[in-house]
Order: sequence, then C-alpha cells, then structure tokens
Amino acid sequence: MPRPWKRWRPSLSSCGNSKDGSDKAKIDLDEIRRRIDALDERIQALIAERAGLAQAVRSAKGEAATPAEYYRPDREAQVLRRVIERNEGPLADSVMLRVFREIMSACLAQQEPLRVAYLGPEGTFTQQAVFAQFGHSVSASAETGIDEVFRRVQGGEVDFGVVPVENSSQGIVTHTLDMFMHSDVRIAAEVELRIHQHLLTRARSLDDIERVYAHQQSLAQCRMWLAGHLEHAELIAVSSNAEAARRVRNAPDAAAIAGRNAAEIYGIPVLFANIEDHADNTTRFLVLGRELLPPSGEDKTTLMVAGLDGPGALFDLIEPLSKHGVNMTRIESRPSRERRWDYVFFIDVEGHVDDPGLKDALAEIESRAAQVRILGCYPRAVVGRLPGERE
Ligand SMILES: O=C(O)C(=O)C[C@]1(C(=O)O)C=C[C@@H](O)C=C1
Repeated sequence: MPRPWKRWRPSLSSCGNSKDGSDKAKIDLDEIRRRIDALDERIQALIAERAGLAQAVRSAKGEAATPAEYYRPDREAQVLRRVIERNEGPLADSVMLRVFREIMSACLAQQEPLRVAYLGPEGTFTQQAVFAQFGHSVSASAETGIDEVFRRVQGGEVDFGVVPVENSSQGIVTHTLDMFMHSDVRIAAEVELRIHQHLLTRARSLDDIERVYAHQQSLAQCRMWLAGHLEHAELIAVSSNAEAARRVRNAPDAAAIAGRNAAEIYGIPVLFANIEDHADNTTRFLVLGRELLPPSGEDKTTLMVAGLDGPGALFDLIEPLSKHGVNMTRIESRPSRERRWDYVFFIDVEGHVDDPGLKDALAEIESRAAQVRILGCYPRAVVGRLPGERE
C-alpha cells in the first residue's frame, strides 16, 4: 500500500514568480540561492559534527575492535529505517537512503576504509550491491569466483564479502549455498537490488548485431525480449556480464547484456534499456562476515541443518518452528554429497536467535538433527525493496 505522502512545498514567502518582469525573477533567484548557500553551510557543519560523533563511537569501541564491532549493519539498518519513517518528500525514499548511506560510509571510513571482496569483475551487479550496502567509501576488491570471496573472508584477508544468493525469476545460486557446507563464514547482512538489464553495443541498429554475450542468468532473464528482437543473433554465455561488456567494447557487430555501471566502466552505449522480461526482476545478495550480530529489531536468521534421517525428516525440522510461532520464509535443500540421497537444509526464519521462540525451536531442532549451524542473524534488507516507495 503506498504511503500517503505529505505534499512538500518550499516556504519561500518572499519568492514570487516572474510575472513582474525579469528583474523580479532575478532577485528571486538570488534570494533562493542565498538560502541554498546558507542551508549548505549548516548541512556541512552538521555532517562534520556527525563525523566527529562517529569518531567518538569508534574510540569508545576501543583500539582492538573487530570489523564486526566497528561496522554494524544492525545499527545502520536502524538509522536507515528511521530515515524512511521521517521522509516526507519531495525526495524518494531510495534517494534519501542513498544520501544517508554515503554519509555513514564516509563516517565509518574516517580511520581506514572497510575491505570488501565481491564476485567480480568490476561492473557486475554484485559490485553494485557492495556500494548499495556499504556506500562508496569502502575498498572493494573484485574476485574471480564465489569460492574466492568465501576464502578471503574466512582467512581474514578482507573484512566482509558480497555474493549473489538468489534471483526472483531464476531462483537460487546453488554454489553460494554449497559453500556454507565447507566454510565457517557467517551472514552479516542481505542486500536486495532491482536488476535492470540493458543491451550495450556500438551497433547502430539491431540488424547489425550478430552475437550477444551475457552471463547465462542474464540471457535467461531476457529470453523473451531476445526472441522478439534478436532472433537472428547467436547467444553466447560468458562468465559475467562485465566480461560480456569487455568483449564487445570494440566489436560493432556484437552486443552485451549488462547493467548500467558496466556500460559506464567499458564506455559502451546503451541501445535498449530495461530489456528484462519481468519488471520486478530482483537479486538478493549476502554480505559475508565472521561473527554473529546482535538484533536490529527487524531481523532474519538463516540456519543450516544436516543429518535428519528418515521419512519424518522435514516434519522434524518444521514442527518445532511452527510450535514456537516462528515464521519460516524459505527452505532450500541441497545434496550433502556425503551420502546418496542425503540432504542439507537451508532455512530462513523471521527473528533473531536471541528471541525466546526461536531459541526454544532451535533447541528442539538441535535434539533431532546431527548438525545445526546458525549461518547468521541479520537485519532485513532496507535498501532495495521498500514498501510504498516512490521511484
Ligand atoms: O553506531 C555505531 O556503532 C557507529 O559506528 C556509527 C555508525 C554511523 O555513522 O551511524 C558508523 C558505522 C557503523 O556501521 C554504524 C553506525
């Protein structure tokens, strides 16, 4: 349900329109700019004051604080939720969020920027997710594979990692789930991104395009558009959309499907924008860390459960959740690869492990399964999917 937005009007009692002639319009413009300058001065002073307070928070956390203590997605989610609650326009929630996201990012990076590894190369949607979650004041490094991101987080070479986990039309990224079976990393946050696919090419028209490069997932997300517009072209799956863009940057008879930041990085014109078949095409990413976080007030918990045997296995898992009033939002099963027909379950539930209901349900599941791991308790995504948000 869209929120009833309060109408926003500037309080410019002294500023009429230009009915009285151009001199009056000029005076009004000068007056408005003076007021903008005065506001900018106050905003800048307030941002500097905020940065000072963030520095004080950092000192209070102590020299020996770990990345999970100085980067706090739970606290950031609370700050951003309040930004949305307070917003009365005229800027959209997503725009206000972006502004505050960057302020917090800059405040956090005062001493040294966070090191974040992501599934590269540069120009992927995962890089976009990094900036959506951490702002631009991070030191982001592109990795060649999902395993590499897990490895670098686990080994402490970076503070956090970002990998895709599911797409609204293509389903789960199984490789990401499987990595949790062999790693101790935790989930520190989730990011949801609306994915817009564009056709990048130096060709002047669709008729000149003989080949289309893209990641398999992007080809699948644009299947109907491609069938309708580029039926004659050969479709070639490559390791990432950024790689697709790299391949076509000097090839006027080829096109790539990728996001806008790949178009900017590789300097390729967008011939057609938003060619995804489903308008609400969304990808969810996980932020990987090494520690469990305290509650933010609106959290999700991901569990990995292994070693449930027999015909009642799934019931054994779900029954304690329902008995203790815990809402399960997703369940995925993956072959354990240890024994034939043996499965590991990945379960998302609402709430935090500190909540009494979830604590009790977990204790019961633990008594029935050979292995239960809490992969993470993390704030529900704030950036990306906003109910009632104005674009
Ligand atoms: O509240 C904190 O713990 C802070 O470090 C301050 C602050 C902020 O700028 O608001 C900065 C970084 C954290 O990720 C969360 C919040």
